[in-house]
Amino acid sequence: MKGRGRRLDEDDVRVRARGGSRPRTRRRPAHEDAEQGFVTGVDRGRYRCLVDDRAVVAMKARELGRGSIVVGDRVALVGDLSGRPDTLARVVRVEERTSVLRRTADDTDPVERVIVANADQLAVVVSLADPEPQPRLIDRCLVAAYDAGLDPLLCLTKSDLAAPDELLATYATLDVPYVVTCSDGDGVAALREHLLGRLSVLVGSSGVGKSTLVNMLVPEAERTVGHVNPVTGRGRHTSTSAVALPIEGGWIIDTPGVRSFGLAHIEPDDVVAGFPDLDEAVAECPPGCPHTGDAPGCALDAWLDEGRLDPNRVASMRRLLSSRESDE
Ligand SMILES: Nc1nc2c(ncn2[C@@H]2O[C@H](COP(=O)(O)OP(=O)(O)OP(=O)(O)O)[C@@H](O)[C@H]2O)c(=O)[nH]1
Ligand SMILES: [Zn+2]
Repeated sequence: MKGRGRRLDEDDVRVRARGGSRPRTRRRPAHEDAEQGFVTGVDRGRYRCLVDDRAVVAMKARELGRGSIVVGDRVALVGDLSGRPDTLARVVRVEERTSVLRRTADDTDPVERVIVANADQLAVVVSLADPEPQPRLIDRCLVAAYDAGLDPLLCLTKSDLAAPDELLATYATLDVPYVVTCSDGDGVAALREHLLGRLSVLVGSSGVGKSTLVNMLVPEAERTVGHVNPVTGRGRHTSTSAVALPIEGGWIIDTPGVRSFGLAHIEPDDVVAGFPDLDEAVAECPPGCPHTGDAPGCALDAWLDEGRLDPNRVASMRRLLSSRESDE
């Protein structure tokens, strides 16, 4: 499918270059004894990896250079893989990623960095009240999901405070699967169903009840709830690194501090990829058409006039397209 996993970043290039055209004699030993691991956490240059059933801490082998290793990466490890305290293994290879999710560049870091690799679902956590839902933020998350090739899932929390109907009406034409949850346990079983056997990333702004959800799903993770300091507005955990938590055959990846995603690199056609029902119409657009409401000659308008498209679908896609604009 268009837009799915085809975009490279410097990490991908580096990873792929390894097996490439370099003369054999110059290649490092192949590390035939290396074992496969799954990166569940990253903290100050140390990588927590799961090897078989053992939690192994590793560092990056020098030969890997500057490329990043992120939560969700599948890696090859050598060295002490016992997982005993004070042992340190080495990551010698990062396997090719099936997907990458980047967080937004900000003032402290102008580069859009990969935060999670190999995820296949993006669960957007939105509270129905306190704080109020922010449709613009939801839109941006959906665009990021479509672009990265992840299936989106809307997770609407705090159902005790407000009904989901209005919000769901806004997203009905997008056909995004959703669950409605509450801290009394309502909807959590349904959410669990959606997470089984998948690698899901959880995102949401502060206070929407993400930690509460994670604690109901994975009690042993003991995520801190309601820890926002009313004075500074900052959480006690200032770490913004993601962590993977096991859930029946799958993983949920909690991304504290990640509020939105960089969309600057996304082309209009990447957004269109999330709307297969509009594909045929868009194929008739002039080259480089941005498909917005004011785009001259956009075929969507002609198809709409002829009644060949669902106007709600077109409106939704155009709303998503505009969420890329003014990408602060
Ligand atoms: N009324 C109501 N309150 C909830 C619900 N779920 C969570 N809360 C409350 O909302 C507040 C924020 O919950 P958290 O789980 O810490 O939210 P979070 O999204 O993890 O927030 P950060 O840790 O800042 O990212 C806490 O006071 C929770 O008790 C719910 O279903 N209903
Ligand atoms: Zn167009």
